[in-house]
Amino acid sequence: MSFVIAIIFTLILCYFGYVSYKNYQFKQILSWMPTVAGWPVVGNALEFGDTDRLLSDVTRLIPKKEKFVFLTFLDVPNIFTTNEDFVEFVLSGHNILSKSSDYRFIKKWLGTGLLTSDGAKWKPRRRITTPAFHFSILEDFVDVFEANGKILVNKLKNFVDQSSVDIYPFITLYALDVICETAMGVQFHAQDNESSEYVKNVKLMCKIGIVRSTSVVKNFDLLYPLTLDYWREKNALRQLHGVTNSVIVERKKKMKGNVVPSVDEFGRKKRMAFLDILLNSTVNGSPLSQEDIREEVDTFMFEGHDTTASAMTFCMYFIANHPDVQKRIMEEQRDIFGDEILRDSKISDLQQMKYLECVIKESLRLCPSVPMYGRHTIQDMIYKGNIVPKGINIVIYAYGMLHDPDYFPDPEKFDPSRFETVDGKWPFRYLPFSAGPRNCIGQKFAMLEMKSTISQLMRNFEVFPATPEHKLILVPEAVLKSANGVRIRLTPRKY
Ligand code: HEM
Repeated sequence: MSFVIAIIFTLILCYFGYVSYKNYQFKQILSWMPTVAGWPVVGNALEFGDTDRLLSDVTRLIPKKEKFVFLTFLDVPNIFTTNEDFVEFVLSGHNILSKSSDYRFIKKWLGTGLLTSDGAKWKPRRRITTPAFHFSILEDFVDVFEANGKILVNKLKNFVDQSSVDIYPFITLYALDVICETAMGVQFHAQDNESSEYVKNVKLMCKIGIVRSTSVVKNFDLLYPLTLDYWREKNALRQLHGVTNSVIVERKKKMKGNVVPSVDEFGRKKRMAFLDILLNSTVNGSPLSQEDIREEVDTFMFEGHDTTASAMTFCMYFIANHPDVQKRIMEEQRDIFGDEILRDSKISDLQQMKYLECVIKESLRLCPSVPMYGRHTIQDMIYKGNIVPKGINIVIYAYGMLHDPDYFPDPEKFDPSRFETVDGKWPFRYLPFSAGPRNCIGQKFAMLEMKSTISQLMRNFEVFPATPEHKLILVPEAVLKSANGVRIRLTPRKY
């Protein structure tokens, strides 16, 4: 017995020795970069508290001048950065395409779909899925946004003239219906089921993912099964994968016998929706397996609804709290819709909503749906004459960049006008959708959906701050949320 204990003890010591040596080597190579003194073995892990402190912890740790810092978390070396030049170096090329090791915590759920996969697998998948987001396809989706938006408006009508309502759960269900009907070609009816298990489990998986990346115990695969989260995750995965499998089966049934026509009624080449593309695609001559398709459906169902739901919710909150902005939005809506103020939007209407687009951009600046994202180097790289070593995580702290006074003067002020003059000039500073080859594939889809929804909500309701005042408590659970909901007050809009 004592022999076994001695062996285990020796193995643990060897592991600790290895971790300390490895981190020491990284520190030597990265001596050109600021760092924070850490503890043996755990490194800087103790700098991080609960997830509701994560944004302020990361903000505190990145030096304001250099805007990057080298930190170790157990055996994982990381660079955290808000440095515009360095971010451009990381995101713009084709050399750093792999995702950071933290993404492994969501791989049981999303497999190695487009979001989590590494270079070799990612490239052909991105090539086959890109046409699903072509403008001519997005154009067809506007009717789906509008139809589901009407259901959302009707649900919210139940809460008019109350002191406040948390709009987040309603907008989430709406966004889930939209992504299922547009990308998957399947009606999900999430808005008819307010206690959606799917939504609850997505929330749980996001929370577990972020908790595991900052918890000393849950980070270790060997220790994780000893925690309650492991078992909760197992249950959630069973339910989430059950839902995505049933979406695929339903779409396959619909397609059976119905050959998708190659041209539309005007003789234009017809483009297929996302799931149909996956069902019809081959990689290296072989069709995608059920598992391949499921991981992409899981990825797009998650990325395609949770991000837009947060973005639309926060945007409505900012509008409710800024009457001057609300007034300008309505002036623009009246110019576009004239006497038919409650008619459905067409794509040409959405394209004219230039001021609303500035409002959405400013809201994404203050509350970016994806507050940080990571890359992993697979070879040594040279940045301004310095080595960025192979095997390191690079965390792009988008939230920090978007709140940095060096980049956005008076950063906490909600001021959509800052986007009226500078559109497109900051590709590596303003990056709520990331940038470069692994940027967000759904960016245009998201912008159209958000414009359609917010326009419809604004034309139906006048919005006000909640009473009593509601202050957001931001938590980065993979997607940025407010721990206490997002409450605003609604009244019917009178014309
Ligand atoms: C406001 C809405 C959205 C925001 C702010 C957003 C933001 C982002 C960001 C920052 C990334 C990079 C993440 C990383 O590097 O880990 C990303 C990637 C991605 N997004 Fe979005 N997203 C939004 C909406 C959507 C929608 C509607 C879809 C699908 C219809 C989508 C699908 C994806 C996918 C599949 C990726 C991975 C792309 C790749 O690696 O090639 N997103 N998104």
